[in-house]
Amino acid sequence: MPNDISYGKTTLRLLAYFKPFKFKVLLVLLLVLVSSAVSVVSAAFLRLLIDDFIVPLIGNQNPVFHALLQALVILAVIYLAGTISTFISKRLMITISQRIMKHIRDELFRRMQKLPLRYFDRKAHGDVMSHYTNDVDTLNMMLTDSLPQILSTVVTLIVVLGTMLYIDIPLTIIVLLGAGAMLWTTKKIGTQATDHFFQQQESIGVVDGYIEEMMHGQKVVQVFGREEHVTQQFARLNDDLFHRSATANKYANLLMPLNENLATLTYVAVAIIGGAMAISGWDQSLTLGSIAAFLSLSRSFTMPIAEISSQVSMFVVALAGAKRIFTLMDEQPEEDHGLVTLQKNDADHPWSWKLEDGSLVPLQGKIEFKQVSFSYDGKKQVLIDMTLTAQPGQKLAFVGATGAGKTTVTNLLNRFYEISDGEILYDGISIQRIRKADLRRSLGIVLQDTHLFTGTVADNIRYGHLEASDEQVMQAARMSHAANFIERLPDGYDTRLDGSGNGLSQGQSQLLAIARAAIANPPVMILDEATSSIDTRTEALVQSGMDNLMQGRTVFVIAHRLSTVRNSDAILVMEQGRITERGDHDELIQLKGNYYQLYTGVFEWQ
Ligand SMILES: Nc1ncnc2c1ncn2[C@@H]1O[C@H](COP(=O)(O)OP(=O)(O)OP(=O)(O)O)[C@@H](O)[C@H]1O
Repeated sequence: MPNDISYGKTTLRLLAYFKPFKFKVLLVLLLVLVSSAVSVVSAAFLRLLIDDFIVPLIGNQNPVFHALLQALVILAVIYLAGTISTFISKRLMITISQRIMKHIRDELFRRMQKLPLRYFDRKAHGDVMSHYTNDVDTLNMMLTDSLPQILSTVVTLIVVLGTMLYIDIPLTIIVLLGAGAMLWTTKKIGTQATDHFFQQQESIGVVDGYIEEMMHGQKVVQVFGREEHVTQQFARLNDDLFHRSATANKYANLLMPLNENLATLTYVAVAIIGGAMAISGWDQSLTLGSIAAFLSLSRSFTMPIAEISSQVSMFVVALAGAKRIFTLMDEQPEEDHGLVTLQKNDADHPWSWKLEDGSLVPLQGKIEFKQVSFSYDGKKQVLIDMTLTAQPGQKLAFVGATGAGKTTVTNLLNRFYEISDGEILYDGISIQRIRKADLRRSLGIVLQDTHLFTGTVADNIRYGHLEASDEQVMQAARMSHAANFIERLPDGYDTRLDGSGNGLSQGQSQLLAIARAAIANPPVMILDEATSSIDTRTEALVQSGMDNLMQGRTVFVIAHRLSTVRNSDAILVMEQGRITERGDHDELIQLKGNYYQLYTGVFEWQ
């Protein structure tokens, strides 16, 4: 069992979510009190019923049942009041807990959107997902089932204990001894169960992660004919989960019958000892009615303990889940101290920067890197002392071997990661001073991984500019050469795409991604050319779409096609985090260095 969970703190934080429902919670408490009181009152009434109504009737030649009937009706009304209170309090608790779960999921997602990419680098996606599924689920169960039950148990125990003490102290001590034995058993077996429940949660995470990974890689699995292999691997993980949850539930299920038996033993002990005390005359106040009432009370005292004992483990596991959820919520969000914002103007000068002092500077699109160094993990330097300038409207092509640092350059420009040394300037303004959302709005990106979202084709294009009109959407599609294929789709712009954009070819997805970037109309573009080969006709279309997109903008392109490279104003050859050669195509050919070798060797840089 992880010891680092501060249960007290986590519980307090969880309780804070009840604040908006304080009146409802008060009502629940009141209703719980009523149902607990009903069990006590009905037990006391039992005593009255036996001692004052039933016993006097025994042996009576002409019994009159009228008063007895009246008493029975009152008892029925008391029971009904208890049942209705329990019903309403459960309904209320379900509504409250469902609202709290929704609130937690919303908050979790909102905070996740603010996390830096760095967070997702070190966390498996399945792991993050499990916060929304496993952890929220166990918490849900705890809030809906366990918490109300524990609440009502505590209230019942206090009320019942008071009444038992009032009726008879020696018999109360016997019941307390029985309850003590039950608590001891719960602690012993419960600790074992909790350990196994933790392991079960871990296994669920592993199985979920595996399913997610295999679904993602289904194509690769089939291409390599590894279906049997992954099925076996899954069976092993699933087997592990089965054993862990079977053991956990075995312990948890053992608790309930054990405690029920202890409760029955206590009941029998109270009956025998109480009877003996009454018959021997040792305790004059013990009437037949008060023994019956006491027996009923002892049941009301021990049964809830037996019932909640099997839930103690779930409770602890849910608290651990809550702790994990809170840890994710407390992750340091992306920092942003930028005060310079972006402002949209008229058609001639569409953008300008609004500086800290409120003055406006027209956006030009000049980008400078000054002695920039960077490392993802603080150990391995990925970029070293990098200096470059892109004048407004210039196209810069980055080429170089895989892992040279080309994508990293664009990641830094976007401020997906912060640089450790040097400075990046946008129109002479350090990008640290620019508000992140505005910086990113001014940079259009077309990545290799096009990632289309669930929705219509038009929705996906409009993702770049949510307020765009239908005409603007179509214009962007025409400009990027996507219009042709879209118009041939069964529902045209209204054709629905599923989450991964399946149903479209790679080339078509790329054309849509270009249209999506085009509609945003940003002054600076970052393009990561696709390396995957598409048919030559589509490739020509994609290329032409890209060319249209590049018109009149400053462009950083991670180039894999010779035509792109040749059309660039400057080519930067990267090698292990450094720019080793720079110039235009002819200059670099003359240099007879790396570029020359790449050019004369292959025409595509991977
Ligand atoms: N998120 C990350 N966390 C840690 N290291 C990373 C991360 N992303 C990239 N790297 C490392 O940084 C180096 C540069 O990667 P980068 O993606 O910039 O190369 P690249 O030139 O774009 O390669 P490719 O052409 O294959 O896309 C590589 O050694 C890579 O292992």
